[in-house]
Amino acid sequence: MLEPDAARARILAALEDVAPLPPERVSLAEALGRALAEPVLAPRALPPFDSSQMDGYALRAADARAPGARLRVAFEVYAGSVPPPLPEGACCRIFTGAPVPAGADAVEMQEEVARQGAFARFRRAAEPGRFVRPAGSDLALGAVALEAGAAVDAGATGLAAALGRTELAVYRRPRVGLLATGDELVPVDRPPAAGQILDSNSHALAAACREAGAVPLLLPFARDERGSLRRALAAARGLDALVSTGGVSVGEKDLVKEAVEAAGARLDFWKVAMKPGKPVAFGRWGRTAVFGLPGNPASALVTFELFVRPALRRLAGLPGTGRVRLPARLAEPASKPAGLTHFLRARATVRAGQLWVEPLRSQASGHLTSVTGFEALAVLPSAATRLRRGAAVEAILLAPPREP
Ligand SMILES: Nc1nc2c(c(=O)[nH]1)N[C@H]1C(S)=C(S)[C@@H](COP(=O)(O)OP(=O)(O)OC[C@H]3O[C@@H](n4cnc5c(N)ncnc54)[C@H](O)[C@@H]3O)O[C@H]1N2
Ligand code: MOO
Repeated sequence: MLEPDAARARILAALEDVAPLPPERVSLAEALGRALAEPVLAPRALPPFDSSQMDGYALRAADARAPGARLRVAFEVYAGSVPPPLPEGACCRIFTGAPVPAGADAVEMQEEVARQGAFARFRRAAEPGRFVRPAGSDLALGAVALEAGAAVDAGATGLAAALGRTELAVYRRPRVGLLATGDELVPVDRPPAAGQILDSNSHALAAACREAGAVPLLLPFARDERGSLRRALAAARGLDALVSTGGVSVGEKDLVKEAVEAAGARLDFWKVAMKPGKPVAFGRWGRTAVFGLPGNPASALVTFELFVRPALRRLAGLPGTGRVRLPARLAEPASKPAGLTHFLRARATVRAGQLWVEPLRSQASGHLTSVTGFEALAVLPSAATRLRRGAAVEAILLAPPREP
């Protein structure tokens, strides 16, 4: 059976011809978290002019070579103003961010200057360049300010704004159809009858899509019946990804695999050597990436995390999984049969510089209370059977560890 890491590699390789999605120009606000489709170049230098780093006095350093120099204060320069050239032998009052006048080559902070009426006395020798931010010292005209492929964060937004950009070219967000399948399902806003359950997977996966930078679309449910599945799939035509839940195991009514193949999808695999989530399918349907996730809520979320999320990031042009995988120690002993890699939902804590993972008491794939309140997936290797407390494992961090 296919190992989880190999399955993820196969998915990413299968998306090579469609990822990243085409770029679009969006406002700075809408670009947050998305990958730049082209570099951002500097149409102006930063800072655009020589400016003062301090509130103080601008001068020619040569006029204050020794401590105690006394210079006439010729004028004041505020941020946003344009100063005249500095007269010979004089200094000027200047404020942080204000342009340094032509002729001046240094600024002294006011704490080092005694103001004496129209004069200023410099307590220490001036140094050329001190407290002056030279034009272009942050970024030269024409330089690459942001590399293509970089994710836009708050700082990148500020840098782009400083360069006068109101829009950025970023890769389009993947549009993901979420298809819940099963005769037992009822939408959350309707009262369930006997034997029915509310559809929670669509909502959990919609949230996971948004977290991954994708746009989820809830498709009408499909019943466990060929015609219903066919109609539901038609609604997903042209989306970047289709993620179904349920109907992928071996029951007579588990028809998803058959239905997507009948619709023309090519399935690459439909089982992975892992728990939860052994029955998980992936394939391509034209340009659409198709994922058949198991119906159990925890299995659906774990397989989304391991397979769908990296695929959506690849489509969005974002690098990697956006998660770190770190060495950790098991806070509780664990046992399992050999043969499948287990991904345990676990609390993560750092104690004395060591990352510890404590698996949640319930690892039941169908328990909804166990799909929240954890920061990590503890990875128990396929061959492992008994792991003692303190055993070394890998942890995939989904959130920062808790305070101990
Ligand atoms: N004989 C075998 N039976 C099962 C196997 C197996 O290998 N042999 N695998 C088990 C495993 S592991 C899993 S996981 C499940 C996967 O089953 P399906 O993907 O076919 O899912 P369903 O049977 O449709 O549903 C499973 C479970 O999840 C509930 N569900 C389904 N959709 C939703 C939804 N949208 N929101 C909330 N809950 C949902 C559903 O009611 C079931 O309780 O198969 C095992 N069986
Ligand atoms: O993989 Mo199933 O996901 O064990 O419940």
